[in-house]
Amino acid sequence: MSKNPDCIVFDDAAITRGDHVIWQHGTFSIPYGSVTAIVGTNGAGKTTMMKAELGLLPLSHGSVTVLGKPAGQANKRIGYVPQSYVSNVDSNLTAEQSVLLGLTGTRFGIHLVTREERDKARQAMEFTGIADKAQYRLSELSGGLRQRVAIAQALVSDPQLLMLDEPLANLDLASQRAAVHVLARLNKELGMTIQVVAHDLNMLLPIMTGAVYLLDGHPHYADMGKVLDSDLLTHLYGTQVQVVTTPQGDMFVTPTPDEPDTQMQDMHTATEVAQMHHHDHGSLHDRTAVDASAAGKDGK
Ligand SMILES: Nc1ncnc2c1ncn2[C@@H]1O[C@H](COP(=O)(O)OP(=O)(O)OP(=O)(O)O)[C@@H](O)[C@H]1O
Repeated sequence: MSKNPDCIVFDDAAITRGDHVIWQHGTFSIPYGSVTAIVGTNGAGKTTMMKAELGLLPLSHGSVTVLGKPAGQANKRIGYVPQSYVSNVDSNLTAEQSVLLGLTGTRFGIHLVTREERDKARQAMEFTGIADKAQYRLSELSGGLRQRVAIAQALVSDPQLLMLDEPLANLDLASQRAAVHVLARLNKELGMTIQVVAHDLNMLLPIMTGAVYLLDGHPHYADMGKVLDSDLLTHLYGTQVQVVTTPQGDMFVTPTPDEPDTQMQDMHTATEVAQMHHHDHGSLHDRTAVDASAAGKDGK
């Protein structure tokens, strides 16, 4: 296992909550150095997937290996920015205190912060461009700056893998750009493997190397060429989607014009979609109650 060149390896993994199968038959590998989006409609199990990778939720079948260890055993080498971190965090803390939590965890307040820890926090804040805000309380910072505090907190322990759950949600365009720029530098300059849950792929397209898409209750990994398939995305989002490439080479995923996106239903059969993305587990018998939540809902 430890010799595997891949950062994350799913082997016939499944998650069940109560008697509801969230997803199953997850068999794929994500390489080191990748930037991967986890995409799927609301409730498809994206957050569940990150929690499974962190060993926070038990699998009902199969295995998940992360950084060469069973899920949960390499968490010290993973930085995690949970969903809604920005609104849930104690806003009385200063930016620096929040970042230090990434090193000291629950020891904060009892434990004396060392000079080395303070230096690490400063480096992480410099990387995310918030060093000048170190002494500001979170309540005094905008959502975009808070998100960069959250990223700095996840980075401060020098993780090999950074996982962020909807880091761009509720940020304005400039703040989204700033956050994506930080992720791009972490990937390119530090070689960090990055995984991001995202509803809107557009901001991430320039840095993405692939995606895990949760389709019909099955997670799949595909590299960029395969992810940006209009038919596949249309099925994934349950609404007509097209991939547009501008003359400058920029790509966008957009609802198809002149068709009301609230009305359109995907017209692909499961067999067609299976052919598009090479279901290797194959049959329609796999379809579960998950289909109802995965299909026909807009991902926004
Ligand atoms: N604590 C829980 N107990 C039981 N079921 C849960 C629990 N948390 C989530 N679920 C169910 O698991 C499924 C997947 O939830 P998850 O939050 O992973 O989806 P998601 O793809 O991240 O959704 P969203 O886009 O809305 O954030 C949902 O059907 C949800 O109802």
